[in-house]
Amino acid sequence: YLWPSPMLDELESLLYEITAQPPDMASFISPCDSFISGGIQTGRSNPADWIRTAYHDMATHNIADGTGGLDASIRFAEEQARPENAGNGFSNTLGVVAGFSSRYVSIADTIALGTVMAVEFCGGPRIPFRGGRIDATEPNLPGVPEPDQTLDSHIASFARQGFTQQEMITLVACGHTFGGVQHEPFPNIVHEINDSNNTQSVAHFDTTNIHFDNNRYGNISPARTQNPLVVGFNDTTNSDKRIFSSDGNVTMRSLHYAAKFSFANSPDLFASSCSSLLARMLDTVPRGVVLSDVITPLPVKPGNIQFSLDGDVLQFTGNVRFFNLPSNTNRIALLLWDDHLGATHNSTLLPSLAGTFTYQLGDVATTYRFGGDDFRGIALDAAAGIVNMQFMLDGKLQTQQDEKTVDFAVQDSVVLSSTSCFYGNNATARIDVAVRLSAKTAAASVKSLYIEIEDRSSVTKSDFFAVDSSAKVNEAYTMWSVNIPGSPFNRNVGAEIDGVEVVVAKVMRTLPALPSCDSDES
Ligand code: HEM
Repeated sequence: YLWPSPMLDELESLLYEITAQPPDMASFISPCDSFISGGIQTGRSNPADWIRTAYHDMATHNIADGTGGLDASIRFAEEQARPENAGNGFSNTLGVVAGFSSRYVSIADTIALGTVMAVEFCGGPRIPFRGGRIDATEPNLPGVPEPDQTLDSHIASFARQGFTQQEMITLVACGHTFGGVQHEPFPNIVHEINDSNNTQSVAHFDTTNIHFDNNRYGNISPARTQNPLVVGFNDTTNSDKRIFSSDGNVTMRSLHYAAKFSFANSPDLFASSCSSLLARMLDTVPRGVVLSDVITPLPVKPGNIQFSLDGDVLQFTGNVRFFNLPSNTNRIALLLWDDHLGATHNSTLLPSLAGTFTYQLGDVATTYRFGGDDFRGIALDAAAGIVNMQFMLDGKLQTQQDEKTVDFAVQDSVVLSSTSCFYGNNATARIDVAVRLSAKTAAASVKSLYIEIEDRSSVTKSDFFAVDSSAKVNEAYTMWSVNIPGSPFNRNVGAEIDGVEVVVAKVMRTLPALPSCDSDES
C-alpha cells in the first residue's frame, strides 16, 4: 500500500515495530508463559488464551449466508456466557488486546493480531496478516464446537465455518499445541490438580504447552500423549481423539511424521500448514467485509507530521523511518519537497533521538527527523507551503512499497496556529486553526471542521465554532477559532478534506505548553 493510510500505517507499526517492552502488545507474551494475573504457576498463559479467543470468535461463521466470523462479537457478555465459551480466557484476552484498538484499528483486528504474535513469538511460523476487520455491533449466533459433541457434528460445524475435514484436523492440531483444559470450567474433563506450580489445574495438551511445535510423539498415539481431549477419563469429551483419527490418522501422520512418510522433503509441513490455515481462520469474516492485502513492512515511513502556523512561517515537523538500510556512517540523507508555487526545496535530514533500532523480529529501523538543531522543524514560507515530500539517500530517491512512487503526499490545508492559548486557570483553551485560502477543498470543508475527543474506538465530535472566519493571517491562510471548555487534553482538530475525515492536529502534542491568552485581552 502507499503511505499515508491511517489504518494500515497503524497496523504496520503494531506488526513490525515490535519490542518486548511495555506498553507493546508483545510484552504480554514475552516470555511465552506470561499470564494476565501472574506467571506459569497458574498453569495458564496469554498466548493460549489469545489463540483460543480468535478461534471462538471466528467459529460462529456460516459460509452459506456469510454471517458471523472474526468480528469481535466474542466481546459481548451474552456470547461469553454461552456454554460453548466456558472459561474466562476471552475476557482476559480482550482486556489486553482491545487496548490496542483505536479509531482506525478494530478490536477484531487486534484479536487477529494477537494470534499472529502469539504463534510467531512462541516458536511458530509467521502468519500473513491482513487488516480491515469490522467489529460486530451485536452477538453472533452460537456455533462453537464443544468437546462432548459427536464427530459428525464437528465435521458439520467446521464445514459451516468453511473448513474441510482434513483442514479441521490440522487446525485443531495447530491450536492445541498451546495451553490445555482447565478444571474449573471443565470439571467433567479435568480433575483438580493439587500442584502449586499449576494453581488453576490446567491439564496441558502437551509438555511444551507454551510453544508452537510439531508435537510428533503426541496426539495420535494415545500411549504417548497427555492431551486431555485424547486420553481424558471421560471418553465422551475426547473430541481430539475422534477428530485426529477421523481419517484413519492420515492427516496427523503426514503432519507429525513428515520425515518418515510421503512429505520427506517437507520437514516444516506442520508449520506451513498451520500458517496458511490460521491465516484463513483469521480472515474468515462476515460477508461484505473487505480485508487489505497482506501487510508487509514499509521501506520508507514518514511519521508524526505536524504543522504550526506562526505568522508568515509554517513550522513543519516530522520524521521518517527507513527499514533495513545497509549500514553507512557517511550517508547523506535529504528531505525534498514541492511547494504550491511549483518550486522544489531540500533540507538535510538529521538523525533522530531514536537513531538506529533493531526490532524484535530483526528489522532495523533508521529514523531521521526533519529540520534544524532547535527541534522546531523546518520553517516553510506559509504562502508556498508544501504539497509532496521525497526522500533521497546518497543521491538516490527512495520509493514507496510499489517500488516506483517517490512522492509522499502532505496536506497543509488545515493547520494549527501557534496563537492557540489557555485562558486564566487553564480551564478553557482557545484553539486557532488556519485554513489555506487556495485549497478549494479546505474552503469547502470549513463547515466540517470539528474538535473531537478520541476515546479508543469511539470519537465524539463537536462542531467547530468559527469565531472570525474572515480574519486573514497572511496571504495564504484565514483563521478560525474555537473555545474548548474543560480540559483540552487529548483533543484533536479534525477536518473533512476531499471527503475523507482526517485528524489535522493533536492539540496537546503539537503545543505542549500553550501560552496564556490573557495577554491578548489586556
Ligand atoms: C472441535 C473443535 C474444538 C474443540 C471441541 C475444542 C475444545 C477445547 C477445550 C475444551 C479447551 C479447554 C479450554 C479451557 O480450559 O479454557 C480448549 C482449549 C484450547 N483450544 Fe480448542 N477446541 C477446538 C478447536 C480449536 C481450534 C480450531 C483452535 C485454534 C486453532 C483451538 C485453540 C485452543 C487453544 C489455544 C486452547 C488453550 C486455551 C488455554 O489454555 O487457555 N481449539 N479447546
